[in-house]
Amino acid sequence: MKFKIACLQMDIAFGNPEKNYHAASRMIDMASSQKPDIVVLPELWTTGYDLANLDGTADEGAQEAKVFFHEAALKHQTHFIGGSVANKTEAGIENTMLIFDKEGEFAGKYSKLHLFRLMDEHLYLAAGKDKGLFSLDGHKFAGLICYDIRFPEWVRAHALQDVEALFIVAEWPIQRLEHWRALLIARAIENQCFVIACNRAGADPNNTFAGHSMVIGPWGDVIAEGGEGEEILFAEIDLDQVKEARSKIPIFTDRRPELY
Ligand SMILES: O=C(O)CCC(=O)C(=O)O
Repeated sequence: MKFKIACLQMDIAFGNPEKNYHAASRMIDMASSQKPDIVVLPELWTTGYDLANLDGTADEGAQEAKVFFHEAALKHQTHFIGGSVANKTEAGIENTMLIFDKEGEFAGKYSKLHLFRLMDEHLYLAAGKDKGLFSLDGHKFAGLICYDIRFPEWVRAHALQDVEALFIVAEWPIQRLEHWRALLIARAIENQCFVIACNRAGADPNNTFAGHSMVIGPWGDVIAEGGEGEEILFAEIDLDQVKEARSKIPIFTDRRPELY
């Protein structure tokens, strides 16, 4: 099965959800002219990394974002991997990805599991406990958020559940662009699956972000890659390539988990 993907490599206004909702709506309208099957947004796209003010700007139960994606999915008949939003829960503020299918139905959520100390996430955010697995059109996928790609054992746990594509949303800083590219390509090769990674563009008071959203095939081939600025990255993926790669080099059969 083929899917046409649109990654919204947004610039994000710092601590300004209203402005970011307008910007996202405008980009979704633009992307829709190409009739994508799946639209992907970046990490914390409503607030950016304005962590110190999340008490005032976080979305209670992610309700506003849920309504937004429900309506956008119905309007454009497109699946949404809704980046992530600051989600006020009983456990604290989580960094939560929402997935909506093209009928406007809630299809899953994932709250970031590994908090990134270098950007003070552990001081302001609560770590999630979700698995992040979901299905769209009968295919199994997983959601990951930014720093998660440094944990190959977490990604492998998804691959062992027959996931065919990993959707990664991020606010990855420019100074580690080469880590971003290398880690994404490695995760695709070692798990023999597609990697669809949507990063933000632009800067906030503390960081400049890398852009370079990427769509990578199960052989590690870079199908599409963005530049540094705001843009919409389009790519088509063919999930049949996952079966081909896994049957040609059967690493899932050849693993020796009893020894490691
Ligand atoms: O791991 C990195 O270098 C960047 C991670 C990051 O920016 C994040 O998780 O928000």
